[in-house]
Amino acid sequence: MAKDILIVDDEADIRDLVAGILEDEGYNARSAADSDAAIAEIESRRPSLVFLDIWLQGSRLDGLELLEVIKRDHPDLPVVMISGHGNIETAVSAIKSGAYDYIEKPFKADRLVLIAARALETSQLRREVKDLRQRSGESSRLVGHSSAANHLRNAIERIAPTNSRVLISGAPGSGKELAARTIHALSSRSSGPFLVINAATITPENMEIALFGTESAEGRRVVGALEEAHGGTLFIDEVADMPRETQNRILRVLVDQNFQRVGGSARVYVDVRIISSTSRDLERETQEGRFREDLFHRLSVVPVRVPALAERRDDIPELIDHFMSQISASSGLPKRRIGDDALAVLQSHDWPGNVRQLRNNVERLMILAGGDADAVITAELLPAEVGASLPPAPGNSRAEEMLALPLRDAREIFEREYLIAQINRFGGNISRTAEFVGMERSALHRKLKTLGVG
Ligand SMILES: Nc1ncnc2c1ncn2[C@@H]1O[C@H](COP(=O)(O)OP(=O)(O)OP(=O)(O)O)[C@@H](O)[C@H]1O
Repeated sequence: MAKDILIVDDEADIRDLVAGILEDEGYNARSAADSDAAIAEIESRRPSLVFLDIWLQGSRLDGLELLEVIKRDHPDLPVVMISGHGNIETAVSAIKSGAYDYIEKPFKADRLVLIAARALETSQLRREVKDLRQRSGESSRLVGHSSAANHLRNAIERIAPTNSRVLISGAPGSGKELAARTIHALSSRSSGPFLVINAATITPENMEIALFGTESAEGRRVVGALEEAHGGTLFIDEVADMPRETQNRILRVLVDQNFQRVGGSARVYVDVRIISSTSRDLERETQEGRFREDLFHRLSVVPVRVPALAERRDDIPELIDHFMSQISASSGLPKRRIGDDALAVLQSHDWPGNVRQLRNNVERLMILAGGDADAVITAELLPAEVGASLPPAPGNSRAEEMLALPLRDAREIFEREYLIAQINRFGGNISRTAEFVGMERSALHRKLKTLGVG
């Protein structure tokens, strides 16, 4: 997609000239004549780069003041100052205030194009580094203050410094890897590496090479994950999928604290903490003979269970806000306000794909919500499968079925489904449900009994 560049200059000739040159290079150019128009353009959609005139005649803020506002609100947005002859000193001080570079009038087209390309490249690299850091856990954190989330956080804080092996269980997408990264980050190994090996995606033939590395007769070596994780943590994701043969070898590593590379004879001694995860019931896998029992006991010195999102619906608003900030920082899409109706639907949904599915939905909503940053996201924007847990309402197909029923039966169906959805949304808390639906607690209890709920 073409990069979007904003040109801010009070002189129409300069705006047109710069826009023309950049458009010839395949960029999209927008322009603004003063600071307020520039701020409005940036808020409507964050550009990839801004060219900003230092003086800005007749504008509420001059170029330097506007630079300050842009850097305050969008610290990662690169700004190149356009300076007139004789105000180079000001341009230099703009760089001290965070501008990427400056270009002096009159300028040549190729110089302008070169500066734009460099500024965009630098900013993309910065974003990639930030993204990588985020993914590697430096800035990701366990969000949520529900009792289930607090319980998990406390467990992690207690376990992290102990150096014990940990087995993390939980449904797909519930945050097992994040829990493992957090344990690593809070441990004395935090400055060492954190390596992930996914037993579900590596073929059995490649598993041993991936873990132990290889050594050829001529002594050529390929380092495996265990060796690379020396001094740090190795996270074995979906450990139940590990082939039986590899289970045997891993067990020996845990007993002997050393191993041989595939095809090699030298013993490699490593100091690695192993954290593994499973979305299956590993104890059952063991009982049914698919997983070595002794390995299970060695890996599961400390078991940790990550709750499904449906067990911590109270965290949904905080998680949505967290993901919006994260996605906004990496994509430039503005954060949005979620309407009460949409939030109610999001909190009542069962989320079989857990936190990952919620994050994907937040990203989708931010994309679909369109250009107006103030527009509130309403329930209609949610995909059909997220709304499917809601009680029937006029206008959908279940409403047609309801039309075939007498009012009393239809009302009973509606009341039952409505109340079940609300109770789920408030994590089974009857007092909070009663408060929200506007009933006395005792009346709600009676109602639920008559409807056969509970
Ligand atoms: N409590 C939380 N706070 C913030 N983000 C979270 C939380 N839990 C999960 N996430 C985010 O949800 C996504 C899925 O989490 P993660 O990859 O850790 O799940 P997983 O259980 O390891 O998934 P899988 O079973 O597919 O391996 C990630 O983007 C992660 O950062």
